[in-house]
Parts: sequence; structure tokens; C-alpha cells
Amino acid sequence: MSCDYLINNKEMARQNGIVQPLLTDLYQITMAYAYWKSGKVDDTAVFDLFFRTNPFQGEFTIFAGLEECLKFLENFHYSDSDIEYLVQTLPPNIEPEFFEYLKDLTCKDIKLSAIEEGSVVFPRVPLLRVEGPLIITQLLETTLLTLVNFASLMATNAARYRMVAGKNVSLLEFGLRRAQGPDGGLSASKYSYIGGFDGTSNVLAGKMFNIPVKGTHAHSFVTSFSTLDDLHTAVLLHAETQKQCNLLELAVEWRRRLSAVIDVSPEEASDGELAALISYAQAFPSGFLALVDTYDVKSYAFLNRSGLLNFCAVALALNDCGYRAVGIRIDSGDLAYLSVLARDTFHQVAEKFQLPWFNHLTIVASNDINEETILSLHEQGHAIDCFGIGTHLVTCQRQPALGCVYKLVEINGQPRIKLSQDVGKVTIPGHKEAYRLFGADGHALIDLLQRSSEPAPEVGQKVLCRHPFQESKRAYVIPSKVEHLYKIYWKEGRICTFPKPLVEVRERVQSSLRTLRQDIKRNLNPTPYKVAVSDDLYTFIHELWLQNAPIGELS
Ligand SMILES: Nc1ncnc2c1ncn2[C@@H]1O[C@H](COP(=O)(O)OP(=O)(O)OP(=O)(O)O)[C@@H](O)[C@H]1O
Ligand SMILES: O=P(O)(O)OC[C@H]1O[C@H](OP(=O)(O)OP(=O)(O)O)[C@H](O)[C@@H]1O
Ligand SMILES: O=C(O)c1cccnc1
Ligand SMILES: [Mg+2]
Repeated sequence: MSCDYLINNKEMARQNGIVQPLLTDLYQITMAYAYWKSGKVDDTAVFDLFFRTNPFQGEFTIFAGLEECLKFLENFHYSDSDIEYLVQTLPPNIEPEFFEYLKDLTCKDIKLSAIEEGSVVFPRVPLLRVEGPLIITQLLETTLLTLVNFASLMATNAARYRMVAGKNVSLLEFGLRRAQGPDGGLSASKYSYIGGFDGTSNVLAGKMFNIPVKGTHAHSFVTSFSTLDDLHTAVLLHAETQKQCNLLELAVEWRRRLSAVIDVSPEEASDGELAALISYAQAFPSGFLALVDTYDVKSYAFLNRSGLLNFCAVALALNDCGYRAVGIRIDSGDLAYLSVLARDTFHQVAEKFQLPWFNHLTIVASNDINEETILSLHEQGHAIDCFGIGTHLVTCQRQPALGCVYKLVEINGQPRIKLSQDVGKVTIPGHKEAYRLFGADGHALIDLLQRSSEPAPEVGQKVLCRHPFQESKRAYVIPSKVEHLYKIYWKEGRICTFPKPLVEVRERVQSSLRTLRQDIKRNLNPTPYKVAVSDDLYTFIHELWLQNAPIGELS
């Protein structure tokens, strides 16, 4: 996938360029041909897209990917070269008229209803309901699933990191290098932001999705300098007076003076590291955030001996030139211990040299961080302001896939049910609506699926909510608020509800999560949120089940 294609093609500028009708499984196209041949061109279908289990041993999921689904519907069209490829690839006996049919196929007859992107969602409640001609609804399956599955998994993962980190810590996504390929990396950046991250190091994601891009520097930048002689110039113009300052002389002098505070002699610190930090400070005098753990990742003392001393020396030299440093990044060792050690040092420097802003320098931590690390660091106590998170976040290492499925629930107005030995896999048939019922305390209480022909539940009116498969599990609910979960997003060939900008989807995630009780969101053994069906739908499912289940014969 070439970047040029992604960013120069105006029409696709907002869409990942590989999302196109051929990004599907072959069987969708072979089924389309068989449907076409058997005269099913005018059949109409309803498909539900839903998942059966929440990821990460949690009890909630964040729905994401809707905007990309809409762009896909908008752009759905087989190009001449797509058709040519299919002619060559499908068996030679395919009737040429089928390719003519495919050539003209668009999503003009599709109706797509969906839950708002960024909402908390639960197993079995359809996230998308796709209605229209059978052939085209079938052809959309794989692409819609690939657009929703990873997006929702990623947004959920990011939202979980945000929950454990708390509101006062910044979260940066650093995962591109470790992501599942370029497209996985781009999607991870976008949906991490939706889930609650503050920015990404992925520059293309920043450009394409208007996400803040952030970053520090790598160890290679430090190790590329070996002595102070590697600095070709040490001059920096004073921020206000524009007078020339010699950053090297200032930093070396500060390093000498600091040895009293940091209890290290300047000879113990690395000159190559000092040269690197000076060079970086010259390039970014207002954005100086330095990696301080290059020269010993095992001995905690070394951060103290070299990185921290050199950083403070350059930060104080910058201060002489009218600039304030931003902070440090620690990428190895005991992050709790080292961050507290760094903060203590900043306090001492602030006090000794009467520079109160030194107390508030930013401490970024990275290195294989996951939810458990953050929880454990919080338990231990730390002084980290920002986590840079890559591998565990973007690869969703704890659970690599969300199992969204796309199931036929109605054909030509007739309900369809898919039976399974595993009750959890039996589909809920028919054209349905979904409502979220809120309790007296304002929290979401239960999601209720009903047949579309039923009247909507009303505030203050008792509703019988039933477990879809366990007869004895039922409860009356008197909702204090009823939210109809579906809006029509696509109808008559165009978007009819415009998806919200990314920042608003990001806010929606947080406001939607606030409607959930804490015990549903907790990390360890969370309480399941209830998803129910109306009495009418319950009876409908079970009658259809009996009609469709063959009666066996014992002999
Ligand atoms: N205080 C802490 N509590 C819990 N986990 C921590 C703490 N400090 C760091 N970690 C985590 O422990 C792991 C330490 O990684 P590792 O054992 O590879 O050590 P390292 O310091 O990175 O060494 P090196 O980079 O030299 O191999 C990382 O996943 C890091 O996020
Ligand atoms: O640890 P992650 O959560 O994946 O976050 C991203 C990592 O990427 C960088 O390391 P780099 O690739 O330079 O290698 P390193 O681990 O040897 O520092 C950075 O220093 C982080 O450690
Ligand atoms: O900017 C950073 O510090 C960064 C970016 C990507 C991966 N690791 C770190
Ligand atoms: Mg690392």
C-alpha cells in the first residue's frame, strides 16, 4: 500500500485506499453469482452485524468503524480492472451478463442502520443492520466485518488503558513499528485516539485523521554522539534578547554545579550523551524532551549518574537562554522507582536554583507497558505524567480479535434463524430494534431487543425483559429514560446521518462509558451488563426455533 496513493487521491484522502469491493472473501462473489443465476436478483434481505462476547475479559465493548463503513458504501463500485480480474479468476463458465450486472452494482438500494460510533455496546445487540437486495447485502459482509472488528477491538483496548490510567495522565500511541502491518498501524492510531489516547507518533495517521502527533527521540540519537567534539556548533540565540549563547559552555558549567545536588561527579556522566542532548535542545529549544536511560538499563543509579545529570544541565543551560525544557522519557528499568527518583531530583533542582517550573517537568515512561503495568505502577506510586504505549496496545496482545459476525435474519420479509448446538450461537431472527433502558440512578440498566413491529418502550411504563434463551430469567423494568439505539446512516444511495468528527466520537466514548455502573467497568471480574429481548420477541424466537429444529427419531 503506497502512502502516495493514500494521501494524493483526493476522493479517498479520508479513506484507507485498500478498502474497496474486492477486499472481500472469494465466497461472497461466488455466492453472488449463484444467487444471480438462481433468479434471486430481486430478493431482499436483512443482515445483523454483532459480536457474541466482550473482549479482554471485560463486560463492555466500544463500537467503532462506522465512518469507514459509510465511506465504503459511498465508494462501492467494481472498476474495469476489478471486473477484468474477476473474469480471469472465476471459472470460465460464468455467464458474461453477471459481470455486466456487477459493473453497475452500487449501494443505492441499501439501508444501513447503526448504533452511534463511540457508544458502549454489548453482545448480541446488532451494531449494524443492513437491509437491501440479497446479493449486495451479502457482498458487503466481509468488508463491513473487517472495518468494524479491529476498529471496535482497538477502541475498546484504548478505552481500557484510559480507564486504568485515569484522567490526569497523558497517553500516547507509539505502536506503528510493532503493528500488524501498515494498515493495522494506521487503524490502531485512529481508534486509539477515539478510545481516549491523546496523540500518536504515527505521522500519516496525524495527517489523514487530524490526530495530534507527538514524540521524543530514540536511543540511536544519543548513541550517535560519542564526545563533546561531535557538536559542530553550540550556539543558540536567546529567546528574548536574540544574543548568542554557548549552550555547551553553559551546560558543562551547570553539570559541574549540579553535582552538589545530584551527588554525581561530572566525570561519571557520558559526554556523548551530553553532546546529543545539547544538539537536540538546539534543534528544539522550546520542545526539549530527552530520553535519559541510554547508558545503563539495568543499574538504576546510572539514570542518576548520567542521563538525569545531563538532562538537568542542558535544561538549566536552556533556561539561561530563555527557554523552558519539557521533560524526560524513561524507557527501561523500574519505572516507578526511576520516575520518583527523577521527580525528587527535579524538586531539589527547583528549590536549589529557585526555578519552580522544574517541579513540573514532564516524565514520560515507555517500554512494553500494558494495562497491568499501569495498574501496578499506580499501586506502587510513581511520578509519571505520560505513558508511551506501543506493542500491547496496537496488537491487542491480550485478545487479538473481536468476533463480530454478520448473520441473515430475514429474507423477503420472512425471518431466518441459525440454529446451533451451542445456544450462544443461535441467532435472534427478524427485523429488530434495540433500546437502552436507564434506571432511576441514571445508569444504563439493560439493552432490550424487540421486533420492529412492536411499540417502543416508554419512560415510566413497566416492560418485561427476558433472557433470550433461559425461560426463567426475566425481570420487569420501569425505565427512567429510553434510548433508541439505531439511526439510519445510509439510505437511497447516500449518507443520511453524517458521522461525527473524530474528536466528537472520542468524547462520545467517554460520555457513553459514564453511563455504565462502575462494577461493569472494573478490571477484575466485572459484572455482566444485561441484554434482553421483549416477551414478543422471546416467543417469536422460540416458535421459529421449534419450527426449524428437525424432530429426531430414536431407535
Ligand atoms: N515498577 C514496575 N512495576 C511493574 N512493572 C514494571 C515496573 N517498571 C517497569 N515495569 C515493566 O517491566 C518490564 C521490564 O522490562 P525488561 O525486563 O525487559 O527490563 P528492561 O528494563 O526493559 O531491560 P532492557 O531494556 O535492558 O532489556 C517492562 O514491561 C516494564 O513496562
Ligand atoms: O515498548 P512498546 O510499548 O512497544 O513502545 C514502543 C517502544 O518502541 C521504542 O523502542 P524501540 O523499538 O526503539 O526498541 P527498544 O524496546 O529496544 O527501546 C520505544 O523506546 C518503546 O520502548
Ligand atoms: O516518540 C517516541 O518517543 C517514540 C515513538 C515511537 C516509538 N517509541 C518512541
Ligand atoms: Mg522497548
